[in-house]
Amino acid sequence: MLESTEVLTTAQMRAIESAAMATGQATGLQLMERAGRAVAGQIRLRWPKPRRVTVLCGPGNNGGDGYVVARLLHRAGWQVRVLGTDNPPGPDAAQMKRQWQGIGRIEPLTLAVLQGGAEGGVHVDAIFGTGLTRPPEGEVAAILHHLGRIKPPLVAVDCPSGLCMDSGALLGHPRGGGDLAPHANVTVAFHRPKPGHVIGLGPLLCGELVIADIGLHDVDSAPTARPAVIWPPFDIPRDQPDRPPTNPLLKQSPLHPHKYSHGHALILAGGPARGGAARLSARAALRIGAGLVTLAPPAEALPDHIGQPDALMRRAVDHELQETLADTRLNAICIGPGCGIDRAGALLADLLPARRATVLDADALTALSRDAALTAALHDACVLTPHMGEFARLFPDLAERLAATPSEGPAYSKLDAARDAAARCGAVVLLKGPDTVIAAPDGRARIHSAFDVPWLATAGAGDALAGMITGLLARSLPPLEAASLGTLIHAQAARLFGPGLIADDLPEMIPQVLRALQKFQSSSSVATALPMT
Ligand SMILES: NC(=O)C1=CN([C@@H]2O[C@H](COP(=O)(O)OP(=O)(O)OC[C@H]3O[C@@H](n4cnc5c(N)ncnc54)[C@H](OP(=O)(O)O)[C@@H]3O)[C@@H](O)[C@H]2O)[C@@H](O)CC1
Ligand SMILES: Nc1ncnc2c1ncn2[C@@H]1O[C@H](COP(=O)(O)OP(=O)(O)O)[C@@H](O)[C@H]1O
Ligand SMILES: [K+]
Repeated sequence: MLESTEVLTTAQMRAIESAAMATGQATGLQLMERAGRAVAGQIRLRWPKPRRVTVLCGPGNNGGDGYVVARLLHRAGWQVRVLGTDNPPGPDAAQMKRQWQGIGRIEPLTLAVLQGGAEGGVHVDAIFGTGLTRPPEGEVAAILHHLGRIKPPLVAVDCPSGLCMDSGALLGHPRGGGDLAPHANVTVAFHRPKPGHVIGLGPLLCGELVIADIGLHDVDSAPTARPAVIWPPFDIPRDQPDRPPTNPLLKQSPLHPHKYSHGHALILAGGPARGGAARLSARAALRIGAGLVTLAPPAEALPDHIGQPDALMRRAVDHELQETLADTRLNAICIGPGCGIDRAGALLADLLPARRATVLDADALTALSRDAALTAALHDACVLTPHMGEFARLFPDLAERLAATPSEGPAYSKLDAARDAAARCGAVVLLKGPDTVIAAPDGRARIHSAFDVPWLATAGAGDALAGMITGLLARSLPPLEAASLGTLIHAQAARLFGPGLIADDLPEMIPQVLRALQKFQSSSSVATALPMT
């Protein structure tokens, strides 16, 4: 279970470790002993009966953790084989290595030696951790390739070796190409998840992620630059079954709440026979709690939208929006789903100067990418929701950096790309995928992991998400919060529905998700304290 929700870069983690050591909270040796003990403990939890284990130790402190694991498993009756490098390690790892050498021998860390030993048993990957700076090569690369091929039960110390913990990229491999890398059954990381555990290939290669407490909590206040926050899947915590329902969607407005105090969302739709996407957005905005939702196609497409839901209002909007926007109660706009690129461009020219809270999706993003003046008119109440293809059209240089084969660590990450894009355009950027990253222009960022719901990748799911975020903006949530909560509710709706989901099901699942959200104490508890199941 993930209890911590801040995601720290490796540099931030090192700063915290250094502060702990400098202030005398813990020595490096103590931290290493705790790290090794956490890994050995997780191994014994999974394999309670002692068996054979091969511990692969690298040249740095990750290897030092490995020597601790070897010692503790030996003490617990396991049959331990250790392979290690000759390089002189740092003082803490050297001390742990010596302690192991008092117990058993260290064989060379080569593929021939590994293959020459008895087959089977658990393997512990303690070759490289946060100190990985360049692609593994030579014997280590051969060993990693071998582990990827034979797929033994594998426990990774801090991360599977070769994975860049800042980006989730495999150094030296084309992005996304992780088929031959070792896949851990479980990864035991320390203190906090790192971006590479939750984005890119990380979730695929890490297996189950366990974050072990190594006693660094007291120095959390060490100066670090804006850690990102992870929004994992949520469940009702078993130890807090009946928290009062105070989530922001259930809060009544003061004194005399009425539909206008829950906002009025405008969903701009496209021409004839293209209305399905916008209707999905509108339905999602209604279900998530916007007080009123108006669907606005051009007059010629208005007849397409008769029928359910009756709660949805319709009005024609042709080429200009100024008259419509004169109604200041329209406080959240969705533009893009099924809109048509030319229509989206024309409407954005009116819409953006009005500085209303606005979700820009699909065709609106393509229109933006074709018109620099529109991009320049973006503002901090805008939420852009690109998938990677749309992102590449909007920010080609950032997408190119993100797609390049990483040759050194820390590699450029999806988190970096979303942050850079948000800073550049001055709006919230939500970069979609199983690892959705949401960034604000000021550097705040959220990662939402939905690797467990691949069936969410279905036509129209993005339109429903745009509608949910628009509905939350109508409810006056700030853009980053609306984007984050919308993403969370969207994935949870898919999770509750299960495989077989089509986009039309997403709005219908919202009430069930909202009922579960009632159990959480406040919006901030939703943001920062959700356990990963
Ligand atoms: N700090 C702490 O308090 C705690 C840290 N802990 C543990 O320490 C880990 C971080 O340790 P670390 O910084 O020593 O880095 P690590 O990942 O062992 O590798 C560095 C070594 O590998 C080398 N190297 C790198 N890439 C290479 C390549 N491609 N091919 C070959 N060599 C390569 C690099 O050499 P260099 O780049 O200097 O030439 C250096 O020698 C962390 O993940 C956690 O497990 C825990 O004990 C908790 C307390
Ligand atoms: N493999 C995946 N696992 C979980 N969610 C995914 C995956 N791929 C995409 N998604 C999510 O599915 C939705 C798809 O949106 P989008 O690409 O805009 O589709 P569409 O344009 O068909 O509506 C996004 O919310 C995205 O984050
Ligand atoms: K490792």
